[in-house]
Amino acid sequence: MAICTVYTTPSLNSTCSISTTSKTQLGFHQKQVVFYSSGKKTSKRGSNTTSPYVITCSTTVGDSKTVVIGLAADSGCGKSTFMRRLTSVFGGAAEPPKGGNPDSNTLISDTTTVICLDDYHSLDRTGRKQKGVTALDPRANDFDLMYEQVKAIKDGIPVEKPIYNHVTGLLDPPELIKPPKILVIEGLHPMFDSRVRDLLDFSIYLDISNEVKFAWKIQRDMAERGHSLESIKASIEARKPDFDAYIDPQKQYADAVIEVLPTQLIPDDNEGKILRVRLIMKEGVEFFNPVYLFDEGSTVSWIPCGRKLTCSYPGIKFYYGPDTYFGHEVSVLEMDGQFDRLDELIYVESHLSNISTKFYGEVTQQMLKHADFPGSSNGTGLFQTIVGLKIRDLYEQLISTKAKTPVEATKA
Ligand SMILES: Nc1ncnc2c1ncn2[C@@H]1O[C@H](COP(=O)(O)OP(=O)(O)OP(=O)(O)O)[C@@H](O)[C@H]1O
Ligand SMILES: O=C(CO)[C@H](O)[C@H](O)COP(=O)(O)O
Repeated sequence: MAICTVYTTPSLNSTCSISTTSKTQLGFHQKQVVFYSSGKKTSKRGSNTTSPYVITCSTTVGDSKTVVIGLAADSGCGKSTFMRRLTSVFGGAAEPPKGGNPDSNTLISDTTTVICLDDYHSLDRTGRKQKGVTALDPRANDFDLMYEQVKAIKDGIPVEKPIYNHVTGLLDPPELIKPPKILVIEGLHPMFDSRVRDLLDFSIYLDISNEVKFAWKIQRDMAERGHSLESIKASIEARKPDFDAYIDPQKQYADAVIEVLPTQLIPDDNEGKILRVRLIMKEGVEFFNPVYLFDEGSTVSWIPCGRKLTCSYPGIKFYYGPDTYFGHEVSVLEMDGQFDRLDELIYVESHLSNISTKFYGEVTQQMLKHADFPGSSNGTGLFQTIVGLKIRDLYEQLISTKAKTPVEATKA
């Protein structure tokens, strides 16, 4: 007895037909079946045959698989801030699952679900201490489960995902994650395991230089969490070997990298307040056209300060041009310096192309809306916002393509 089980994605109906390579054994040639989706899996039993068969489902618009985005960075490098900007582009705020574990790391909005890969730590805080490994070490993480669950969600199947509790350092009982339109997996290792990496429709790496990471850590952990300077230094040093071995190499796989460096506008600056931020965009990624300044493919240096843009010392400098990154062709857009007046950003926005806005001034509007987020006056906020718009564009192109193409599922 062959049992055919089709999982449909939430909310809309799929019309499917069953065929087999040896139709005579099936007892029917092409049976038309309609799967009424109620946001859960629906199944249909087949006939008494063991021969392989094919289920072809043509789906209505919007009835697509979950689009999966990976965001990698070390702890304290701005992932949460980026996520808030991204979910805002889709409209609506992201919140923890209602009525669930108050220490859940998950954030859900209408369109997106953001899961934190810390939830796949296989060793809790005590376990890591006993074994002498950090959370960055692959041995402290369950990549098999990560792969199985991300794959299931991508295929429209809900999962019971574990929770790593950052308050207690323990592994809590799991929480139910239903397939969203867009799943973001953020954390230390979204591109580490090749099976998980292959599930990603788009990937981003936040590459924060050591100097800047240190300044941000001090700002947060000293000012907001009461840690001492020595303990912050010690924690960064202790993580560094594993960061270099397991986290940093993932940037070679990213479709977009946001690199954050000290400014070059102030010689020997060691304050770390003014930043040089580079958006490195891989060429040839499906549904992703890199942003450009003035003229696509040219090399451009631009100082926009003057009549249209107010700049105090040390000013603002943009750069755009082609480059290679880990052997890949890329386009790089760079901003060094910071904005004095955010509303004047419209002047810069109007000179950028391929930014995937839906209306004139959308980048500036988003930046003004979140002027209180860290990085709003410099390239970190600007490029995070632009990447958010590019992800919306990629998602819209992906679902419209999937809606046009029949989905084929085979089962022996
Ligand atoms: N663009 C930025 N400019 C300046 N400071 C920033 C920026 N982004 C983040 N920070 C600083 O870094 C801190 C951590 O940011 P955020 O919480 O977004 O990082 P995270 O990667 O999600 O951290 P964690 O993984 O530890 O939860 C913020 O409190 C802020 O002090
Ligand atoms: O690198 C990290 C990612 O957030 C954390 O340090 C890791 O998840 C362990 O968490 P904790 O320090 O709360 O035990």
